[in-house]
Amino acid sequence: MPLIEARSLSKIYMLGKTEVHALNAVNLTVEKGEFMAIAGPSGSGKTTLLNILGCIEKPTEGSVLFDGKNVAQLSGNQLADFRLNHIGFIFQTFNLIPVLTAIENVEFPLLKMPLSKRERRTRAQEALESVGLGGLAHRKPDELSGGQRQRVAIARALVGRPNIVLADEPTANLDHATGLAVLELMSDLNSRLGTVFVFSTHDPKVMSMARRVISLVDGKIVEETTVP
Ligand SMILES: Nc1ncnc2c1ncn2[C@@H]1O[C@H](COP(=O)(O)OP(=O)(O)OP(=O)(O)O)[C@@H](O)[C@H]1O
Repeated sequence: MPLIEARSLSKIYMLGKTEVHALNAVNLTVEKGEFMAIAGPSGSGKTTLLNILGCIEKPTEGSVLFDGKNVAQLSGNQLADFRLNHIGFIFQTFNLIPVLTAIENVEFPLLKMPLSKRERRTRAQEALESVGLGGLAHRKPDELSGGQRQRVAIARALVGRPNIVLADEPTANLDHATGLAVLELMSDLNSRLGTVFVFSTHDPKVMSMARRVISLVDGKIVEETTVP
């Protein structure tokens, strides 16, 4: 069974009285173990698709099956729990909490889980070590480089041991070399832990690291390439 099966997704936003068709009948299957990219020009629907796959937004039409289960049937609270336990998010602007240290940022999603303080600390420290930042646990975000901040965000996305991490342009605010290093880390975590990564990008070099690329134009999938 695939991890995610998105069927005939459409999303219409209302902008005043104008309908904006952000996604048009998109079908997408994400298999377990995948490392895939969503490419496409600005406004093509990449963020909308990631947000729907991540159960942050609801489609206007169509459905998302996660491990065979239709997420539309979950209540608000069930959905929040479901996201907490199954999905990690990484954002282009890192979205770390400035007053918290790296380890406190990573620990943050675990506060909603039934874990002891000690278990939370241990898991957060392990997640930081898995991204090579074990020694910088007590630095605050403004004491870290952009690449290090994004690594903290990756650790935070992974700490709940999700099945999938969705990353919306994770390299957009990093210089080219740092962006590639962050992608290499994600690829390595995908191989080691089996966590699925789906990331959006404009950058052809970043795209070329994915094992499957789908291209969106005007809310439709126009091309799909798989690295053999
Ligand atoms: N909340 C909203 N209200 C109205 N229109 C929206 C809203 N969010 C997105 N859109 C529109 O939907 C379309 C798809 O937007 P989306 O953010 O998914 O594209 P994108 O490919 O991620 O773009 P970018 O690469 O610039 O981030 C765009 O035309 C955008 O203007």
